[in-house]
Amino acid sequence: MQTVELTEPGVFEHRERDRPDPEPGELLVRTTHVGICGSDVHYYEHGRIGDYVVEDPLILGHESAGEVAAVGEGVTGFEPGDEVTLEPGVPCGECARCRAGEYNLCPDVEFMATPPDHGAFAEYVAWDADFAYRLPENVSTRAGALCEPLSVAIHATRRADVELGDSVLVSGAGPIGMLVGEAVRAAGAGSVLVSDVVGTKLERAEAYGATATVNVADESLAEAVDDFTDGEGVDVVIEASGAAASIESTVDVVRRGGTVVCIGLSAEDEIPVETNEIVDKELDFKGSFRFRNTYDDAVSLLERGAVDVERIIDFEMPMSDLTAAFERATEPDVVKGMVTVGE
Ligand SMILES: NC(=O)c1ccc[n+]([C@@H]2O[C@H](COP(=O)([O-])OP(=O)(O)OC[C@H]3O[C@@H](n4cnc5c(N)ncnc54)[C@H](O)[C@@H]3O)[C@@H](O)[C@H]2O)c1
Ligand SMILES: C[C@@H](O)[C@H](N)C(=O)O
Repeated sequence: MQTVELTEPGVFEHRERDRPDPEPGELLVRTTHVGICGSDVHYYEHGRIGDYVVEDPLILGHESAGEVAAVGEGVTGFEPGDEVTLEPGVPCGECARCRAGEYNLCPDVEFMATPPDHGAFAEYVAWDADFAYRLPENVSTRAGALCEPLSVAIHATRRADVELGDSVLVSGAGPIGMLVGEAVRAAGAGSVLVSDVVGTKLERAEAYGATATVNVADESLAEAVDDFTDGEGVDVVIEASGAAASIESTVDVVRRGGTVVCIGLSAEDEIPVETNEIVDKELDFKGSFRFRNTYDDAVSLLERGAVDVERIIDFEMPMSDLTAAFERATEPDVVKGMVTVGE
């Protein structure tokens, strides 16, 4: 089968590998769609993210969907031809965090496209059937692949305990921020203010249903939040930019007794956050890491048309042009690139 492998920063090689056989409990999936995530682009450009270093050729891509080609021994509930989306992390199932149900925090998780684990820019992937989800007829594999970033958004929305009518600031209008906007609206948020530094992304966020937007490159976030909430501060901030200035400001713009959830990962080693403000305002200040138990709900949201993930896709290119697709994905106004695999 055809794969595309990152051999060094900026270099993809197209290779032939043996098609995997599904092990007991696994499905063999013929990949059809893979979204390009910011972390894929980071590995492509730098060959590492923190301590995760690409030392051997690595197949990137972890936002994937396709068609079941074969069913491994002992697997029930799937048959060849079923369209599925794959949850990219398979936890150990035995550690304390897995046993507590917080399997996204498993230290031994096998996560696609995180060295040394390969991802989905390959014609076929063999994957644990417990982490495959059948797509209903009205959900395409193109949309199904985006259950992954939608899951990041659903998990953060749950961490934020968004309640009916809440005012929410979503900081960052990249793919994660855009889908957080969708997820908090689906959860009942009453109004959503989106911030970014790129005007075209904010225009898209508005077209996507944001109540208001603020370009923090030339407007004051604090003033925009004051206007938005009559000086109260927002009930919830979901930080999805990773920008230091944004992370620092979260505790200023949230209301007393409100909630801040950080998804964004910063390039800085340290960011000063006013801990006295967290105490004085009695804030819930939380992190949100990947996702757990989100895929069934992500598929259901798509099936019911409660969220639209395809609107964030800017372009679709074939895996045979993966280098060009990754170069295009780095353009500043691009939100999401989608790669098609196979014919
Ligand atoms: N916690 C997790 O599990 C998880 C999962 C996926 C992504 N992430 C992280 O979440 C963040 C968002 O992911 P993404 O793929 O959407 O990234 P992205 O880089 O595509 O989007 C970030 C957006 O933030 C905007 N931005 C920059 N400075 C800003 C500022 N001061 N205020 C507001 N917006 C600003 C950028 O213009 C961009 O549109 C990244 O830091 C990523 O690493 C975390
Ligand atoms: C969760 C996933 O989208 C993220 N890029 C990660 O590797 O953690």
